[in-house]
Amino acid sequence: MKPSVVVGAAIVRGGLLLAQQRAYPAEAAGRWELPGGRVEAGESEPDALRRECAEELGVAVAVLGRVGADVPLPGGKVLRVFGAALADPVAEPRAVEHRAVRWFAAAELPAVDWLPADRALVPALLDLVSAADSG
Ligand SMILES: Nc1nc2c([nH]c(=O)n2[C@H]2C[C@H](O)[C@@H](COP(=O)(O)OP(=O)(O)OP(=O)(O)O)O2)c(=O)[nH]1
Repeated sequence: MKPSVVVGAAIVRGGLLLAQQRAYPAEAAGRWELPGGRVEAGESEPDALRRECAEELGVAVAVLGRVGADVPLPGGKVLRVFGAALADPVAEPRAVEHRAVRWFAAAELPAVDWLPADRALVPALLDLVSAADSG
């Protein structure tokens, strides 16, 4: 059986990466992750990402290419991350379901208290943000 996929969005603007801080469950509360969530039956991965960003952040995004490799999650799921851009470049994402959202500079990414799966993606996220910075 194919593993079920949790999609994550690496949204970059002006050389900064957007992350969100979980409010629950207790063991994840206060830790940071990328916007996203489970792909539902019959939904494409980009559709799931657009839906989750609208639900969680109140913004529309354009989905770009893959970032990093799949990261295994507990329960046989995988975390699959895509680059993304705000459809409206001056929109302000807000924490609808989360404790907070924040834009991080590349230099801050290693010290963020990421969920374990997201921690594995920090090198790929650094590459992405640095490339955006110099371009
Ligand atoms: N969205 C998201 N989930 C992540 C990341 N890293 C990570 O380990 N996860 C885990 C946390 C959750 O166990 C699972 C995603 O579930 P979720 O609660 O965000 O997604 P969902 O909207 O489909 O869930 P549900 O509450 O509707 O059941 O993946 C990440 O960067 N983004």
